[in-house]
Amino acid sequence: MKILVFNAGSSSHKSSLYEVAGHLPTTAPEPLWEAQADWTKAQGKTDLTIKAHGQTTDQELATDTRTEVINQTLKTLWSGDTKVINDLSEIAVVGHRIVHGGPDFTASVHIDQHVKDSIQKLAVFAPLHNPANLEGIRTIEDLKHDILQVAVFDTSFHRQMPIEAKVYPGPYEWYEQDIQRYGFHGISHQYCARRSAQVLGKNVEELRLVNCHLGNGCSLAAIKNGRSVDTTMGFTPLEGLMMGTRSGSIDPSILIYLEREKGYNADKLDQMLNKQSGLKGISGISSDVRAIREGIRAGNQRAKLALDIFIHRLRSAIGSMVATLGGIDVLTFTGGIGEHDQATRASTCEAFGFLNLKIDQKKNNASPVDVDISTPDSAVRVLVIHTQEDWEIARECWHIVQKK
Ligand SMILES: Nc1ncnc2c1ncn2[C@@H]1O[C@H](COP(=O)(O)OP(=O)(O)O)[C@@H](O)[C@H]1O
Ligand SMILES: CC(=O)OP(=O)(O)O
Ligand SMILES: [Mg+2]
Repeated sequence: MKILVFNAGSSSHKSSLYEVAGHLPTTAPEPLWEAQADWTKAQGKTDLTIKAHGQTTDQELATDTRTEVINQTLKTLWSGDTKVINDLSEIAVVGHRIVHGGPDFTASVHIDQHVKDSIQKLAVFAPLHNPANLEGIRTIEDLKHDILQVAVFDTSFHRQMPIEAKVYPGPYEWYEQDIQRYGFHGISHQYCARRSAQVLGKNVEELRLVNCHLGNGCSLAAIKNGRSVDTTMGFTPLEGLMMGTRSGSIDPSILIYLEREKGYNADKLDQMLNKQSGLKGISGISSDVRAIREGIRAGNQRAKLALDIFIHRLRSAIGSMVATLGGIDVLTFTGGIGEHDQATRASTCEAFGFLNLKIDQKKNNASPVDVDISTPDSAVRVLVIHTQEDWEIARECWHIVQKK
């Protein structure tokens, strides 16, 4: 069975094509084809990288319109050197990462008009994500109307969080109006929890895990008995940690002050908090940790401050998750920063010496993937896991096809 996956993040659009014959494999297989379009180029251009037949091909697309980028990406599936299928009818199911599922979606579902309407309605809460997710669904519909499409939600994994982790301490009416903590990156957190246990040869149910998903968007999940019991993102993917362009948690009075005294309106505040804050807002250079590290090497003080705040907030949020769990067995790093930036891992871990958490610097520096980088005498296992959201989505699709 061929499963196509769309994973639209805030800084990139990733797609993968998997072939699953018979049973689900226990580890993620290599996709037949993989594509990544990055939104970091100058306006009107997009970088596209395709992996197929064991080769990587880079292209520059003369567009930055999402639908057009998705269409051009898809064409490489059935044409040129990257061709892996004859046409779309070979694909049994298309799975989409949907970032905001609101209160209703506790599991993955087959996409129908009601599901599309819900994703549309929730777009106001995830403006960087849900509109992109819908465009992916519509692009596939335009190409082939009867193909089975499945929605896999970032929020589902957190829906069983205890109520005290879900309800904001505002008026109770907020909760009744669905203004509550949803949490995101659930597809990644779910995959990483299972994969961490697998790497350690343990059952996920017997571990207390803190999973650090550090990409362009960043969030932590505290996982116990294989379930999310707390997370740093909330009503929207803006709460919690400092991120690439998002502030994370701030005193809400700042917004009241800016509105009352400085004449800011909702659109301007939204733009400021979602796009002009975080690593980019503080450094003034970029949302990308690689560029910030370059800035630090060149002596840029704001670049240094940006990363110092990032680490300070990350450490304190991990501490809070450990308290919620009543201890910690496994600390997992994942996402673009978590997987690739060894200095972030090292300085985060340094703070947890008091828990007798120790990492092996050599292992940490060796660009590890799916390995334990802690020392044998560390009281906490520290893992670097390559998150495979696409595979997690493909697994969900496989289960839905089996049920049908
Ligand atoms: N080699 C690297 N070294 C340090 N940071 C990296 C590296 N590669 C990627 N990153 C960081 O990861 C971020 C992208 O993370 P990713 O998880 O791919 O993003 P998204 O949230 O869009 O899925 C980049 O903005 C950058 O900060
Ligand atoms: C929810 C979220 O922030 O996703 P991403 O990290 O892909 O932007
Ligand atoms: Mg991502």
